[in-house]
Amino acid sequence: MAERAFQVDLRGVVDLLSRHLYSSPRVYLRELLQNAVDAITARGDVPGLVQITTGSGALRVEDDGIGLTEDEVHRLLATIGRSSKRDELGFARHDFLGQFGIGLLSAFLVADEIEVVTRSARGGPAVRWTGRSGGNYTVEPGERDEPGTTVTLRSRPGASELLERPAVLELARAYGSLLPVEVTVDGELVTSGGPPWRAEYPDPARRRRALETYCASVFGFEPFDVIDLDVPEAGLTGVAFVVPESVPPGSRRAHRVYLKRMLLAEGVEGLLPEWAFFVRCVVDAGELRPTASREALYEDELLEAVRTALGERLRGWLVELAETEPALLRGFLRLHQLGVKAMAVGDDEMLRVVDRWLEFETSAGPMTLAEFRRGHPDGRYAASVEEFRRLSAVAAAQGVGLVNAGYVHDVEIIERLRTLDPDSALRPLDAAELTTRLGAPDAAAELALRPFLARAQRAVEALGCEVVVRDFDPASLPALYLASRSARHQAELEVARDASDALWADVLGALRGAVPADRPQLVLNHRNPLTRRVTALTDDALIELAVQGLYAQALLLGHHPLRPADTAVLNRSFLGLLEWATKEHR
Ligand SMILES: Nc1ncnc2c1ncn2[C@@H]1O[C@H](COP(=O)(O)OP(=O)(O)OP(=O)(O)O)[C@@H](O)[C@H]1O
Repeated sequence: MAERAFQVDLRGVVDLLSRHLYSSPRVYLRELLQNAVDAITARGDVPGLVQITTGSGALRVEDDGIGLTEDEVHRLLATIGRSSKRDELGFARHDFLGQFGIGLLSAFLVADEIEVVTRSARGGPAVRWTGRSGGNYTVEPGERDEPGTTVTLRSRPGASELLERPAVLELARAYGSLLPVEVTVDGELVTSGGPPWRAEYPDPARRRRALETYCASVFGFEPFDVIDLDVPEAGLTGVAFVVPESVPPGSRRAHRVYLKRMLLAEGVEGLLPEWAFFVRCVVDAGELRPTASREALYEDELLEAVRTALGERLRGWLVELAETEPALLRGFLRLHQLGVKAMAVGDDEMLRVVDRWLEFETSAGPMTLAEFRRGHPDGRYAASVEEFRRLSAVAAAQGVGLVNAGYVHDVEIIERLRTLDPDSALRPLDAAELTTRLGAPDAAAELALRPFLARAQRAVEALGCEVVVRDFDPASLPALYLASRSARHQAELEVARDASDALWADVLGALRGAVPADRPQLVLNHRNPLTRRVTALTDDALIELAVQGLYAQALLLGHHPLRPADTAVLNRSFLGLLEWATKEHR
């Protein structure tokens, strides 16, 4: 049986590349540039010049690189998947940008015909190779005096714009501006002498200014700070620019990545750990690998190591900032606290930064957790913003320090702080426990209050709460509604039951019985002048209205959920009191 060779349908392959590998035909120029730079690298002993010329529907890319002999032309240009840039074992050779042996095909995305005139620096005559997208090629003698290669593309119908000067200039600048060889488009230089973070500057201040300007030109913002990056094992250098405004965590943070000084893409993901959303980076890496489309980084162990190293670097920057420029750190934390908090949840060092530098809202004013814990060894935290608002004044007046831990990650952070500092741990506040701290009125007053208390209790009995009278600060607060954790849970169940259908109502009803009933309390403040007047009332009907009014107001003030019965009481007491107030005008 005769062995047969595979046939390749070139049109099919080009179609595959254009539709499924490359995101845009614009990559053609990158591939040509890359080949020219590799040829110069292979030749070695020339300064290297790539001249791109546009005009009359054609594009020429000329390099003074190594060139090809006729034999190489057959072997390399006309064989898809063959590359001179791999060693005998097929590994990509380190100095070259290309490795796959398919790049030249991308020229068929914009041209039906590729012409290559080349002369090898190793000797032999010049050769002209013409390849057509239909799958045929011709080789004939070419004219060329110096070693090097000229690739000419004639535009394919509909693709002419991509071969014209404005597009070519833009593409050459985008992909090639950092390349280590000179690149010109119609005589105009597009290379800028390498990465700006590696350039020489007269002093650090000027370097900093240059990098800030660079950031503004590529990302469109003035950075909050500039962080140098260096990961030797990946041959990576670059800069991270700290974004000067807060960014929602989890938002896509794309970085500008160069591989061997050729732009890989402007929107590369996966370079940094998830949490590092407060920076945008520009990096150049010699050792990281591209995917075959050269539009993303290949996910391998090295990339993983780079991510870890860059994460470390950013963390180190933060810790250093804390030690050397606390004012700047505070500014940073105000902008990016969500991200920093997210880091602190999984990282002790970040936890310390948060503890020492991030200000929390507390009953004693804004301060850091470390400061708060020093002043309040028996401090508590409120797990929701509402609870904090509701209770911070009362708690503070009773000498209980309260921290607002109602935002994302706060509770986790405070709980984790226990592991750092078990002696001064903050505990969650249980509102019911607060009543025990509120002072009772003196014995005589208490005795005098008994008849009132009995009536007041009747007024709210149906609402399931217990009335107590206490004497506490702030005096401006007439009444306080305190629900213990379990009582709060009950209330939520009830709201859910009222809003659900019969089956669920039964289930929730059964659940209700399973939880110990710990009645919420309506605490009337004897120190408040209005409340004191209410306790002195004698008219039964008026007492009922007034106590229900205080009950409803305490619920509203504390942002407690209102059940239908509560809403009814709110309406009834308000209208009833209004009635009383306007009685004389009847
Ligand atoms: N300007 C050039 N000068 C010298 N040789 C070239 C030039 N352009 C292409 N070649 C030769 O043609 C081969 C195939 O090029 P092609 O662009 O298809 O693949 P590659 O550069 O090897 O890999 P990749 O697919 O990753 O770009 C190259 O390996 C190189 O030997």
